[in-house]
Amino acid sequence: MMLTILQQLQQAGAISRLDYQFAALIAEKQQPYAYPQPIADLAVLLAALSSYHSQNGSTCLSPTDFEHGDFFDLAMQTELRPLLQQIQQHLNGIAPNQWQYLLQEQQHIAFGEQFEPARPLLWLNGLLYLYRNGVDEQQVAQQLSQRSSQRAALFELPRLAAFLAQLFPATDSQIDWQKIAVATALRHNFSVISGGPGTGKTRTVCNLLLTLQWQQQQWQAEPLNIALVAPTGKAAARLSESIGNSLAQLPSTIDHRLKQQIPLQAQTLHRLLGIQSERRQARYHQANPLPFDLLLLDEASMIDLNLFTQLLNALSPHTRLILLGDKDQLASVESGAVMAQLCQFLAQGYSRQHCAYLEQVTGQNLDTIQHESVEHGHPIRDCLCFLRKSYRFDQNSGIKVLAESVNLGRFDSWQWFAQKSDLTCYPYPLEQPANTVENRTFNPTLNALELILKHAVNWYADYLQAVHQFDDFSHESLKTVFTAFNKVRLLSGLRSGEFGVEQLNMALSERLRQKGLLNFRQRHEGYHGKPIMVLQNDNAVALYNGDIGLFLTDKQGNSRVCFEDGKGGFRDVSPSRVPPHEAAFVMTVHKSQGSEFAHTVLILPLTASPVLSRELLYTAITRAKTHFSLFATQRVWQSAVQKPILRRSGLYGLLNLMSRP
Ligand SMILES: Nc1ncnc2c1ncn2[C@@H]1O[C@H](COP(=O)(O)OP(=O)(O)OP(=O)(O)O)[C@@H](O)[C@H]1O
Repeated sequence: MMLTILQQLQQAGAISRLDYQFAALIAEKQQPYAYPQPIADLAVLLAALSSYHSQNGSTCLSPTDFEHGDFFDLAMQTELRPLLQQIQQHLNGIAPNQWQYLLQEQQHIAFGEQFEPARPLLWLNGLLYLYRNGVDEQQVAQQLSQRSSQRAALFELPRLAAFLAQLFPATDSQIDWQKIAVATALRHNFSVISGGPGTGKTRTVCNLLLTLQWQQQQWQAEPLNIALVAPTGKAAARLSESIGNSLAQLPSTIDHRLKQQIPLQAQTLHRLLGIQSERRQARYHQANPLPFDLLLLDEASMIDLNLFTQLLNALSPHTRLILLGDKDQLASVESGAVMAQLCQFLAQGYSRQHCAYLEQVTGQNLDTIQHESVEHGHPIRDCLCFLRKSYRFDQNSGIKVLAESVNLGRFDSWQWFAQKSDLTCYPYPLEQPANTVENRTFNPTLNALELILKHAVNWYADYLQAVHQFDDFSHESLKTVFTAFNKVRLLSGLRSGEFGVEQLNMALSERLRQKGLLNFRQRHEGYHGKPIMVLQNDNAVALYNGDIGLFLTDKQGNSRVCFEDGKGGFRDVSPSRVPPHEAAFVMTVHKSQGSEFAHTVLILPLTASPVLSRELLYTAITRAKTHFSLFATQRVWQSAVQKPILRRSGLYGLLNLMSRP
């Protein structure tokens, strides 16, 4: 039976307990019906497969992905290949393109838009979903389709054009994509602004908010009530800081009352929606919508499908929604890739009508550079903006060229480490150095870890020196410690294993203790100088998953966990009130999203792993402001560069379907 094979796969660690249990549930539901055996087996397999891919970030399965006969990525695992062959035998030659047709009679699978929770699997637009994902994706597609077809009111175009000209003085003959983005976002009550690091996303958004408030002023209407949100506390703090910086750089000719109408404080999306726990309904939802005219969501690529659905449901139709982020970064940990799916419409180019409008308000003619079909595109394409020019890095920046090269999947991206002074690579020694013959048992893992620890101890020395000199919780003392801590951050692509964050944190704190730089008895306890990362949201203390704090003890022996408050200050919390957390000398690349560090160090394992992808490298590189260092072998680096994440989602397809006349 298929279920027996799945049980063996679970025992071998190839699939999770959840995957197996879901398949077992479907097998149980089938019992009263006498389905032919291969079809019953197919349904059980697809249940486990849907769960497996959902946990890996996909929202659905496409039968076309299984035409080569591999399931659960077993083909690459020699010892599990016999189980793969058994699966294939049970399927008895059923081809993936027959799946949907053959499963029509199954009582536990729904088809089309007949959403029934009693049927935990759902075929929608030729793709197989877990019920929850299918419902969410359908809702997102419906809401975004409606929003993208609605036009927002605009003030008199010539006067609007004059105001934009003030904000974006013409500098050269090139297209000013920031100005295009503002004009595009003004016209719709939904827009997406994507761009790499330092492309001016925050500056663009600031100018957009100003223009919207200016329109209100011209209409003699109340200023817009604006909410700024981000997925994590850190990202919210960075957004608040960047908005403040952008406002400070505005031309002095801009009415200062308009500047005052831009909020300076961002909050997390969980907090805004009033999500207490996964099980309880959020405070804001369809029947109790958020009381804002405009919601700006930063780092939107980190938002998973379910949270995004909750957000859309909590917005009233008149609330303008702006998504900001970098489409090329890692997607959310949970399933969904909303930003990446939406940005696929960038390939279509703006409609002629939108180009004509842009020319009127920005004076820029895009017709000459549009090469795609502009007649029959999706309305969403006119809501998308892509910023192309980086203002943070100069043309010689290694960080910039490396990020671009990785993004393009270039096999030769490794060469930049030898050519750019802001990039350093520490390749792992794979063989015993020729002059050290006495040590016959060369261990590549230990050698690699030793190389990492040696450098990490040096990089943390300044911070630990500041910790050593820390004597009270005054603003000045905290500032010194946090500044030293934020200079460098070590990132790993993995959670577990010798090169995963758990073991690296353990090894590094132990080494720092041996060197006399840290003093603790139990590394699980809080100790002076221990950086921690919060792992769960807790509204009561306003601490959220991903927040980073420092455990500090003053000269009187009082201990507090201190956090940056995002406004240039600090807040402290009693150690007993901090939600579940872990050490943060090293953090995962996923958790580093939304943060930036002067010197960012990426640690890769000695051997390739399925989680190492192009997006993971890109995200790690773009966390660096002035220097990027890498511990890796060329082989593992190159295999990750060549592996873009394949996340199945049907959102793009559903949106296309809905826009058909
Ligand atoms: N058009 C421009 N002309 C000159 N400088 C600019 C322009 N746009 C942005 N900058 C500068 O580039 C830097 C980055 O801008 P901004 O913070 O808006 O970018 P971002 O895309 O939001 O960055 P991040 O990657 O941090 O999210 C800022 O110092 C900003 O002043």
